[in-house]
Amino acid sequence: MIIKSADFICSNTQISKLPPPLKPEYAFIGRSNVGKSSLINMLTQKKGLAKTSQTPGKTQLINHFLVNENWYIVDLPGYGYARISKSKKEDWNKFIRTYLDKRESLQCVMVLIDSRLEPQKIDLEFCNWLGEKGLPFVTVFTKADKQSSIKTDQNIAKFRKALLASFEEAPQHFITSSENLLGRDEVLNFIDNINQSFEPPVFNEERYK
Ligand SMILES: Nc1nc2c(ncn2[C@@H]2O[C@H](COP(=O)(O)OP(=O)(O)OP(=O)(O)O)[C@@H](O)[C@H]2O)c(=O)[nH]1
Ligand SMILES: [Mg+2]
Repeated sequence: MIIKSADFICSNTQISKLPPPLKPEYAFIGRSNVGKSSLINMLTQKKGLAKTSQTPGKTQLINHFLVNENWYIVDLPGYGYARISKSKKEDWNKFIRTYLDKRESLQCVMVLIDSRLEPQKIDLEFCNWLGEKGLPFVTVFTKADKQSSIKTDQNIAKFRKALLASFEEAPQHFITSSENLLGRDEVLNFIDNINQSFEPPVFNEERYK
């Protein structure tokens, strides 16, 4: 897919204020600092489109970006950031889980996982929750430039094996680096394929008032 345009549309804390669910949408989610915003900038080749930071907890809202005037990338706040208060964590849970569970036009949840780490409980739990809800998801292993491909492959194999405790098959996965464009074509082709068969869901206007 060739990216002709990528534009920031809105930031939200309320589901009711999201754009109408008439275009295919892909949510990027994962632990704080895993590289969600960087990956969005890498995919769109637009530096600074999504705000990145070395400090975890940068993205705090549901951010919609419209690509090629045809589909949405959604940048979400990270989970598992130790330094936010318990009540804020609960807010995160409620708000993001409601968004994921209720968004009619959400085509796939892109779960970002740091390829340098051994399987993390919080990532596995989140994947299991998506599975329980029947939400389609793929795993995207980030920051692959930071270590050898052998190490990356080992960590991915362990993560996929751990998922097999709950899933018959591990979901599709991608290996990416926002530093060197690794995985860009693969992720964009995956999205393009789904976009081709998208049919807008019945729009329940009441929920967006
Ligand atoms: N080397 C390398 N660094 C990366 C990569 N992706 C992200 N980073 C760095 O990791 C840090 C966090 O990146 P962000 O994209 O802000 O992470 P995030 O997941 O959006 O973080 P929150 O919004 O805080 O949850 C930044 O310092 C990035 O430069 C990558 O592929 N390779
Ligand atoms: Mg971010």
